[in-house]
Amino acid sequence: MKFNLMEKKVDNLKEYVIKFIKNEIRYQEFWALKDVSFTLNKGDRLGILGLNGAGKSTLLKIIAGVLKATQGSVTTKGKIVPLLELGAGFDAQYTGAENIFLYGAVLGYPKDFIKEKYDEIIEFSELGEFINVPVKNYSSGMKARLGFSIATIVEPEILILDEVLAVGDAKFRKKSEKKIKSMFDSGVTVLFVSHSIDQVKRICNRAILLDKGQLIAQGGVDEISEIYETRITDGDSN
Ligand SMILES: Nc1ncnc2c1ncn2[C@@H]1O[C@H](COP(=O)(O)OP(=O)(O)OP(=O)(O)O)[C@@H](O)[C@H]1O
Repeated sequence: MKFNLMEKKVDNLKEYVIKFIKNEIRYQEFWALKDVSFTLNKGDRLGILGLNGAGKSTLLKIIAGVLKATQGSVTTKGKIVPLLELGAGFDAQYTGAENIFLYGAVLGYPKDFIKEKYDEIIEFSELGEFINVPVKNYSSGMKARLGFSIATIVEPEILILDEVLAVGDAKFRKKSEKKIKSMFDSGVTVLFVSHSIDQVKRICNRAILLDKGQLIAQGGVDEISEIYETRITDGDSN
């Protein structure tokens, strides 16, 4: 995945247009991910480890189809439910209740189905009265709770979670982990980004380690977590 970063800061659209017309816009190539390749089987739960900026979220966005890889390809089989940046599927102006229908539609759930599951979603989110408040007034934890509750109302075949459990409080984290684990028997495939190694170990069976866009290790979750922890302790990376 290559991004084009602007070499010079442009303060506003007018300045951008002038520079563009004068052909003064210069980009610097930046590879956020390079030569990353791996395969998962149904039922695998993959933890994606790496320091800030390693490329974890970018990788999930490519798999979820939000970003198109500059080179290479992703092949998936089964319904993907991505929970990426918090509230990415939400419209902040609308209430939590309205967003249940909006986000549900984004995920491809029919309206009648969402109506049927509406109470269950609100109950799991524990938002209570706040469900009628615009999402712009939610805390990040509240957004995560609502997003998680909507996304997991059916059992997705591939569940993509980017730091979603990190912002919820301890009680919600525990409840969400339990819900994810309850899907294990039906063979859900999980791609999971978290800075909590313990959480990754509890949820995942496999892991990959990214460092500055490169895949530097892949294997069993315990083995890869150990490599990651050693690198952090040794100050080997960054
Ligand atoms: N749209 C974009 N345009 C330019 N650069 C980007 C874009 N998205 C991500 N990047 C860059 O790609 C690199 C990887 O970012 P990414 O968000 O994937 O990292 P991460 O491993 O998820 O980090 P963190 O742990 O901080 O969430 C970073 O250097 C980031 O600045």
